[in-house]
Amino acid sequence: MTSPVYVALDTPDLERAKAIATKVRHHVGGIKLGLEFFTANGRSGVKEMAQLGLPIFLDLKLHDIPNTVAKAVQALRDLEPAVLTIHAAGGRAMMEDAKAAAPAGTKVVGVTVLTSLDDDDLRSIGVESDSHAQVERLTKLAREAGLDGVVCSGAEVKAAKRLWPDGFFVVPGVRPANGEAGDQKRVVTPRQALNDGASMLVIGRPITAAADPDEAARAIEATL
Ligand SMILES: O=c1ccn([C@@H]2O[C@H](COP(=O)(O)O)[C@@H](O)[C@H]2O)c(=O)[nH]1
Repeated sequence: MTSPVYVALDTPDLERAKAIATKVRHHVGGIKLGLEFFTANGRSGVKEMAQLGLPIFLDLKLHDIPNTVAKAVQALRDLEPAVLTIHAAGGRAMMEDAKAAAPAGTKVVGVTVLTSLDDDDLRSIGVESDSHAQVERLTKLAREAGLDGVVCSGAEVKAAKRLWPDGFFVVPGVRPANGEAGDQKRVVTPRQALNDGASMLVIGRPITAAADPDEAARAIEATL
């Protein structure tokens, strides 16, 4: 069975990203490249990582007016990522246009509420709903807009799946039992996230910051 774990290679250093991906490749299902990697290495860096032969999740969390996001997605078409993120808070028209601009084989998923935010953080930016209600609201909107799924924390994935039984659910903020949360505020274990309906687990530092990333990925795999 293909692993649901995508390792987040959050580094500006292309050689380091390649080295970690090469070490863990037999214990993960793919690699996730985000803003830190992309702003340093761009499209050519993504193409170089693609040569490793693992599926690529391009986590750029696009968020702008519909025309700008659609043009950005168009510019990424030839990279053919397995998964691409946009912010669901960009609204329905933005999500519709992003999906229309993406290649057929790319799952476009909407980030609902970042896993680094809790209810106090939401209130501080003027969102009166709690994280649970806000994830539910944006999940419904992403579905109506024709996306493939959403990004949410493991604390909400069960509720999101209830609203969208055939949706694709990406869960970051995943930590092995007793793992350090760091800047993540809504955290669950890999097993719990899968039990509750996650389709894909995004795991970064618990693997990449370990003394032996391959062993860390293997240990996580053993809990699934
Ligand atoms: O809500 C979100 C959306 C994306 N992420 C990304 O996932 C990884 C998590 O890394 P860890 O080191 O396992 O905390 C990171 O690349 C984020 O950009 C997220 O954490 N939360």
